[in-house]
Parts: sequence; C-alpha cells; structure tokens
Amino acid sequence: MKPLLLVTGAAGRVGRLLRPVLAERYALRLLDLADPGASAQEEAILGDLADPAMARRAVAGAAGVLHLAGLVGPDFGFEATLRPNYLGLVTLLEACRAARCPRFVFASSHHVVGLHAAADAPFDAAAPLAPDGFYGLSKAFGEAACGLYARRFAMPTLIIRIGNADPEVADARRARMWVSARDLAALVDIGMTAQGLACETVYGVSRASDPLFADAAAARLGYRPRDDSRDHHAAGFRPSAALGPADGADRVGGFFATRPLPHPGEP
Ligand SMILES: NC(=O)c1ccc[n+]([C@@H]2O[C@H](COP(=O)([O-])OP(=O)(O)OC[C@H]3O[C@@H](n4cnc5c(N)ncnc54)[C@H](O)[C@@H]3O)[C@@H](O)[C@H]2O)c1
Ligand SMILES: O=C(O)[C@H]1O[C@@H](O)[C@H](O)[C@@H](O)[C@@H]1O
Repeated sequence: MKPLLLVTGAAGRVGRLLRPVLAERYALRLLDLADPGASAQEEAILGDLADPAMARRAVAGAAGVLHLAGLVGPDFGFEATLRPNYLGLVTLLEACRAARCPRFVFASSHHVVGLHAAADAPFDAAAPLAPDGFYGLSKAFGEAACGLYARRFAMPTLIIRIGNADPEVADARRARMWVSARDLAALVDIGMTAQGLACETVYGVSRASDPLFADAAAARLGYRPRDDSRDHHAAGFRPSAALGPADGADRVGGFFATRPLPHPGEP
C-alpha cells in the first residue's frame, strides 16, 4: 500500500501540477478551501486548515504532510496573511504534533530572500533573510515555525524555498529559479524519505544557466534535478532586455520587490 500524503492547498497551481507526479508514490489526501477536483484515487477534504478540528482530521493517519496552502502574492497587507499563513500553519503543525506525524514538507518561497540584489547571486540557504513583502515575511515566520516543531518535537522537516513553479518559464528572471513539477516532486520525496533528516532548508529549483541559488544542501540530501529551465521557455518568453523597472529584475524577488507595500490596517 502507498503511504498516505496529506497535500494542503491541493487545489492551487502547484498542487495541481504536483499531484499526478506524487500519485505515483503516494496515496493523496487533499485539503483546500476550494474544490481540488479530486480523482477517483484521491481523497478530498474541503475546509480551512486554521480550524483545529479540520487540521486534526486532515492529518489523521498520514505518513507525512506537504503544506502548500496559503495566501500567495505581492499585494497583500499584513492582516490578510495572518489566518492562512500564520494561524493556519501553526494549527496544522499542532495537529501534526498531536498525531506524531512522521514527516513535514513546507512550501516556502524565494521571496524570503527577495530583496537581495540579483547581481549578488548565487545564494545558499544560509543567506540572511530579506523578505520582499508581507507574503515573504509570512514565509519567514513559517520557516521559523517549522524549525520550532521539527526540533522540539523531533518531526523530520524539509523546508523548500520554491523558485518559480509555473508550467513554463515566462522570463529571464524566472529562468534563473524555475522548477519543473517532477524536480519539485523529487524534493518532496526527499522530505518524505531522507534518512537522518531533522530540519533542513533547500531551494526548490531545476537546473539553469545563471542560477540565483546554489543548492549544496539539496545535493547533500540526494537531489539531482533532471530538468533545465532553458528547455522550457514559454512561447512569449521575455529575455532580460525586455524586462523593465516594474519587473524588478535586479532583485531576487522581481516584481514582488517593487510593488507598493500596504500599511497595516489598509486593505
Ligand atoms: N507558484 C509558485 O511559483 C510558487 C513559488 C514559490 C512558493 N510557492 C508556494 O507554494 C504554495 C502553493 O502555491 P500556488 O502557486 O499553488 O498558490 P495558489 O494560490 O494557487 O494555491 C494556494 C491554495 O491554498 C488554498 N488555501 C489558502 N488558505 C487556505 C486555508 N486556510 N485552508 C485551506 N486551504 C487554503 C487556496 O484555496 C489555494 O487553492 C504556496 O505556499 C506558495 O507560497 C509557489
Ligand atoms: O516570483 C515569481 O515569479 C513567483 O513567485 C511565487 O511565489 C508566486 O507564487 C508566483 O506566482 C510567482 O510567479
């Protein structure tokens, strides 16, 4: 029998791309606020992971959790991120602690280091945090929360700072941090199976010609990316010459680093 993997945020873009790949190795239970369009082989739970009863139900019997759910984007104010990205994550981690969940994989983001100058690349996982907005800030909290639960409660945890997981590579900045679905799924698999894993942070990226991230930590865990962003340019791929100031190509976080940041209290 395949091990049961809970995928939160399974109705989202990354969840939909990963599920067919992950289904080869895992029985999937999906949790989302939105209908994930479950296949006959998948089990779906519709609900809010910030609800403790919902989180407990979702985690029950799982061999591990892939936590994708959250509010994602450059324009949100602080308050909007509180329930999904702070309370939701801690509620889920609490459910995992109570159930002695054997593995936890957290979808973090390169936006935790988004304000670093792209010219200073490549960065490794020891680069100082430099979130580029309230979304990146919430991921920095998420990484710390995962560290707390992993270390205090001995829950093997992999934090994956995903680069860009779109189906194809849209532009020159994303080409430096794109990840294919099968490479990202391979990292999830490492999080589920790596021996001796305590709490490790890696970048979720495929191969690239001028990478923003140099990922020795992932390689140590056995990650060997099979895909290269150069082979997956979208039809309308924009080279660096076509990127303007609004694209924020001089920052790791790109346009996330250029948008106005709402003051707390503003919508
Ligand atoms: N797409 C990328 O390129 C990318 C890059 C870096 C990091 N990530 C991370 O990967 C994860 C998935 O990204 P995505 O692009 O699929 O985002 P998405 O917005 O498409 O999907 C997120 C999903 O989470 C669900 N969700 C939000 N709050 C919830 C809650 N309280 N309870 C249950 N479900 C909830 C939403 O309904 C949605 O379906 C996110 O955590 C994101 O930060 C994605
Ligand atoms: O910076 C990026 O390109 C990406 O950052 C991710 O966090 C977002 O989820 C995705 O929509 C962006 O495309």
